[in-house]
Amino acid sequence: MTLLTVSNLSKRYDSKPVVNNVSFSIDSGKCIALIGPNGAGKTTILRTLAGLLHSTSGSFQLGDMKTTGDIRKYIGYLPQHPVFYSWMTGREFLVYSGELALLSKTDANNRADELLDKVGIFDAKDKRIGKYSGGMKQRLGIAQALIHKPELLLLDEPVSSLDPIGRREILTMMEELKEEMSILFSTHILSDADEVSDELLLLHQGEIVESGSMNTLRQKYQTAKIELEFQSDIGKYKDKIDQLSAITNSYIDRNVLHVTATDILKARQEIFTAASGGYWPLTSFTLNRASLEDMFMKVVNT
Ligand SMILES: Nc1ncnc2c1ncn2[C@@H]1O[C@H](COP(=O)(O)OP(=O)(O)OP(=O)(O)O)[C@@H](O)[C@H]1O
Repeated sequence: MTLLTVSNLSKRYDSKPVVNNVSFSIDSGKCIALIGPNGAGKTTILRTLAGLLHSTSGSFQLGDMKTTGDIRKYIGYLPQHPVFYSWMTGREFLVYSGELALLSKTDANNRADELLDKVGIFDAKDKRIGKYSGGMKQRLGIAQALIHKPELLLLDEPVSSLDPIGRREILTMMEELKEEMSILFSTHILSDADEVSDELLLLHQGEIVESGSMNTLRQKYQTAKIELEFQSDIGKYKDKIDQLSAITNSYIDRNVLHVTATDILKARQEIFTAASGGYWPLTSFTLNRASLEDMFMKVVNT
């Protein structure tokens, strides 16, 4: 079932478009990564959905609710740089957030304890936030975003500022949370997106340039990099390789012939057929699939 539908959302600052006609939808229970380089417009989209910014045009709808006022009750938001009162304890902060979300004092206290446990910082509940690690602060920020039991959780760069341990903690937590709610999170790191998201939205200069599951995108943009070494005459074999139909590019670097191809199976077959038929003095054949970053570059350059 579709939870969120975003239709032709645009945002301009003065005359500068920073989000341009963005449309997408999120099904219930899915985790979607909004991925793009710095300045692509990720924060602008998330802040608009959180009700903190007005779009210049376009709209979004959550379930069958019509007005923004209703929608905000069902959306939790963790900003890119959450601000905490460092002198408060984690528990005090969550009770305070609960009261801001119009929970009664008793409900805010109960919910704070429940969330401290859920995000794994219950033992540190009475410590001042100033003494929390980056990972603990991010957990507290997520707990704050969950205080009113949202159906959609928006996380702006939830792991970018964390060390590898903090990053692992939060990614694992997101895996758990996505069992209970839909998540839309921004990142500029493809491997993080790959790890927890069901689908990617690739944002470039305010526009969604590609979307789909990582597997679908891998298949679509997959390229192979093949490295060949020869006992002798590498230049002569470069010329022969360039004539093969599956090869898109080749160059020689430090006595290794680097070859690029889109159809990996065909390229391998053509190279082996030519090598055995022509008695090539081939000493090594190495196949590397393109990295996720290569895929992203390919998408934004098309
Ligand atoms: N208040 C503002 N006034 C003018 N321009 C702005 C404002 N806020 C953001 N921008 C511009 O909008 C563009 C998109 O910014 P946004 O913060 O949404 O990108 P982002 O993808 O989240 O990048 P980052 O990863 O760096 O946070 C940038 O060029 C930014 O400079």
